[in-house]
Amino acid sequence: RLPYPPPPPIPTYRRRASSSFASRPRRASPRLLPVRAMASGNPYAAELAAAKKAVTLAARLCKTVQQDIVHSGVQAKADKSPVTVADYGSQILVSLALKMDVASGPFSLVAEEDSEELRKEGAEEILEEITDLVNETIVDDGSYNISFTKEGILSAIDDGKSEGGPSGRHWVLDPIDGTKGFLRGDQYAIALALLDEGKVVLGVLACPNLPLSSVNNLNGNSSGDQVGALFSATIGCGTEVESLYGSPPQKISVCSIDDPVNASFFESYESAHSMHDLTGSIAKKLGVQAPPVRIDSQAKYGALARGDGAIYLRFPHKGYREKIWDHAAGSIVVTEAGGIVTDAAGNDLDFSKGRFLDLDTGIIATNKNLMPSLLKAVQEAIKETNQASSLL
Ligand SMILES: Nc1ncnc2c1ncn2[C@@H]1O[C@H](COP(=O)(O)O)[C@@H](O)[C@H]1OP(=O)(O)O
Ligand SMILES: [Mg+2]
Repeated sequence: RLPYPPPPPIPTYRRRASSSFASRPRRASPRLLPVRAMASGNPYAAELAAAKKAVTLAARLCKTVQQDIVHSGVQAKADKSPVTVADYGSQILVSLALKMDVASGPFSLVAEEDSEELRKEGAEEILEEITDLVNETIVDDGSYNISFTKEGILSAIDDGKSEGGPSGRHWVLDPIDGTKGFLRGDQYAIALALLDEGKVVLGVLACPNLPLSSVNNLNGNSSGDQVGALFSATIGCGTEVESLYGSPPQKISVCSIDDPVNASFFESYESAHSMHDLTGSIAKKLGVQAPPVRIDSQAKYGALARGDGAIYLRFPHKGYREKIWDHAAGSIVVTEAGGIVTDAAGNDLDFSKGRFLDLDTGIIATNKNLMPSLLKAVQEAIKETNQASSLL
């Protein structure tokens, strides 16, 4: 196998002899299909195919690690290292797949992780874990005849240090969105988008634990429902969902509900990530009857895009700055399915300002029918909250 990146000083690839994770049976996984630009009229067809393949490969690695976490009970010990391994591993695989499969030219990736922590003393073991896990995933998949050295791993992670911005093309990646859900054995997503001249033109969301048909089957209502959904959207071409394990893509669209009484809403599982009291008062003002559906990660955007629910509310606590990788893929998945995504003041999200979004208070998403009344309820609820806190 050829070392990556070429030429390496000394290839350091070797099979894992032991692991801090529970040992797992090795099973052959189906090889991912090679990327081919389709004659589809989609100007980003090649990029879309590469993006889907990249997140599918990363999802394989994440699933392996999550199964190990759940089986070994690491979560109970609050040990963050397995999620760290999966985070870095996912980022490396996405970066590799994009560089191998997208037409040559300048490559810019804005991603959550960098290699600083891994270069510190004491990180050798975790670096070895990542190197082994990435190389094993590449061997299992069989698409790329390469093997990473530890130095190659560090430099591949640092491919993600781009600052993004308003000009040129930038890939935007959250290698594991929803790390809290990942550790709990719940929902998470690998979220990848492409910015072109400051606009999101493509987004893919791999959601390995999301039911393929509907989140209404999340609590075991439909035991036969397959999990593992891959959402994809390209500007002007709509949104599709397919199985992460291969199935024909299906066009999806947001629900058409126009009476909030019949609506349900999504929000963060973690109350530290979004103010559940504020979202509760928005829902009450609207007349929403159903209880909130709480799910980790951008899987919420995917679920909204196929009409599993009607509204998404996200109101982080004061001082939190939203990052572009937490919304770029999810927002185009919703807008191409006919929905609207704005900040709390009704402004479009602006992904052209670098690694952060610069926005007013919160993020909301729904269909076109409900947006005017949702915006009104949001603004009233925020005003009341502000008035109440100024009286304290
Ligand atoms: N204090 C916080 N407030 C809001 N969002 C947060 C906070 N801390 C982390 N996040 C981010 O919220 C996202 C998950 O949202 P949700 O709760 O809807 O699943 C993750 O990207 C997570 O970042 P990170 O990926 O760094 O953990
Ligand atoms: Mg995230």
